[in-house]
Amino acid sequence: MEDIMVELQDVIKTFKGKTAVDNVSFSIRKGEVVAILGPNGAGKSTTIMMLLGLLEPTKGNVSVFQQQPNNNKVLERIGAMLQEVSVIDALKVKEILHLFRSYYPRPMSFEELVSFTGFEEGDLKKRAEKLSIGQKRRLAFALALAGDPDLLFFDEPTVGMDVSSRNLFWKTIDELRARGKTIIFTTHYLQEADDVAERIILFHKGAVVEDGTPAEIKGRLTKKFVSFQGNGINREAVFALKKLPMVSHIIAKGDRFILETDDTDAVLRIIFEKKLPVSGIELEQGRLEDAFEQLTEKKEVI
Ligand SMILES: Nc1ncnc2c1ncn2[C@@H]1O[C@H](COP(=O)(O)OP(=O)(O)OP(=O)(O)O)[C@@H](O)[C@H]1O
Repeated sequence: MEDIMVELQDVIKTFKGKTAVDNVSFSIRKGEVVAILGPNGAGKSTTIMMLLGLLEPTKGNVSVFQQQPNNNKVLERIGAMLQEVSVIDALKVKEILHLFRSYYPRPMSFEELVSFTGFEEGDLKKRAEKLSIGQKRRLAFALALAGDPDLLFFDEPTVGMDVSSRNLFWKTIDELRARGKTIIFTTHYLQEADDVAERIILFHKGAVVEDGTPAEIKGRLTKKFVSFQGNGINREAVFALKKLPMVSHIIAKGDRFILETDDTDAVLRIIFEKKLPVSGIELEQGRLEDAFEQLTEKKEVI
């Protein structure tokens, strides 16, 4: 289809016999803002490196704009900001921006790039080596935009940013989205994915374990929870709760018990009817964190 920007079909990537990406297929359409999530080592960076043409898949097919990713015509239309930010220290910011613009056939205007970085006139005259870490990241962001790309990749873009820089970053992303750009990012801050992404692709052990809107993922995966402090509660009472038909299991976390259930009202009724000696009752439902944990983390299940 015309508007498919990125496509992976049955992609496998192994490193010396170890599988990093295990039979992954998905496609991303023009204008989507997609978060790629997953614990460390899940295969996110390897997947992005294949999309950028920096790694070859061991098996399967990766295409960007329906072409091989490592082709110049494709690379001209992609911007990326990866975790390692390195810029040419000896040049002034202004010179670096001009240099990067010169690499592309239809660059973004210099003024526009500067406005996206939020740099002041004085910053433009600084040598890159004199920039703070935060300013280097802003410069790297501008360099990702230099070619006025159709497709943007950001790997953990907000790591190390303070709250106001983070807000500014997402505001800018919103502007880019409004211009019809396709944006793919990874993050360990699930709240960001929930707030910003229209779609989440969740990786675990090299495979895609979920793919949908944040609301769909929360709705599909997140059970509801009743949790309480149970200092005075005895083991028999816990086992009795565990046997209830609406309770799927009970987790002990520190001094709290967390009951997973599809009917929080019924659980509360039972706690009160049986006058169980619990305190600090909390109800939780629909958090992306829970969906993420259910799919990717092990907890002590009793
Ligand atoms: N160049 C490489 N050589 C050998 N193994 C690698 C290489 N790159 C990645 N791996 C392994 O592949 C697996 C997936 O790694 P990858 O970096 O893609 O995960 P990730 O989801 O991006 O993790 P993180 O959130 O830590 O960046 C890991 O087990 C990693 O050790």
